[in-house]
Amino acid sequence: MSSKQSVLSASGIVAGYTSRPSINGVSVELSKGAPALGITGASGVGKTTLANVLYGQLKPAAGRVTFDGAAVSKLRLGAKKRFQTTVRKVGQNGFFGLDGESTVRRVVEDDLKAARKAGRASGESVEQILDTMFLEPRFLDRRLRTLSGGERQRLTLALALSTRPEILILDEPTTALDPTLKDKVSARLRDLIAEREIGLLVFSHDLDLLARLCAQVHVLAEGTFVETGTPRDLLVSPQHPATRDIAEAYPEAVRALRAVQE
Ligand SMILES: Nc1ncnc2c1ncn2[C@@H]1O[C@H](COP(=O)(O)OP(=O)(O)OP(=O)(O)O)[C@@H](O)[C@H]1O
Repeated sequence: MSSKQSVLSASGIVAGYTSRPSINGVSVELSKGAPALGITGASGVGKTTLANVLYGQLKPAAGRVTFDGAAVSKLRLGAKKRFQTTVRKVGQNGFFGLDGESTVRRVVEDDLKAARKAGRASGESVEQILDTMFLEPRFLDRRLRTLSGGERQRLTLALALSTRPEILILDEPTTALDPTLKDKVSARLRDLIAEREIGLLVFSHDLDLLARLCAQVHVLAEGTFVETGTPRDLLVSPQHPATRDIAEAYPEAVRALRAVQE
């Protein structure tokens, strides 16, 4: 395993799908052991766009994304494999790039093989990987296309964790989970992130989820970060109108935080 701590850095990012970019001059840095960061914003504001830029899946119109100093878009061969196992992204759409006919066992084995090749093997079994996200061994021979949305979401999280990433980017990771599973999954993620010192970035409109996972949150609106604070600050005393709109969606979380304060 590499002894040096990886750094994923994006600076001056301008990106989007039209002449009016969704992201307009944003910078983010992630590294192993750094406090967990959240990025929130209204639907359609550009969270997934920025996540895709950070993971090298979308070329920005301006700005630079680097992994340990090298441009992410130019990584090839061994360097690319190292990036793909050291930095993992879980997207909203579940199995991006995976064959729906593959079995759960097969995709976990493939990721464990990639982890071994990149020197990131954890020694965990396929069953142990599934268990990190509360998936029982009965799922092993199921085809991906037969899994429910919540099962897919948990499997993609388990796969991402299987290569022992140093940096983890999650884009709306719990939208398909019921409240009980959201509690269990977010608590497990919080523990694993702390234990393994994973540099975490979570994109979500769900401030309640961000309050469970992140130390600091940026609010994305009009292409830039309009406000930054702890999840508690943003929920209890939002300053920018965009933050107020998001906080209003979580009255229960606000009440719970106020009760703790009093
Ligand atoms: N492939 C695409 N082609 C054209 N426009 C796109 C494409 N993907 C996203 N967009 C547009 O870019 C803007 C930002 O989308 P993005 O998915 O980044 O937002 P988001 O903040 O992640 O939204 P949500 O919270 O609803 O998932 C939106 O207006 C969206 O319609």
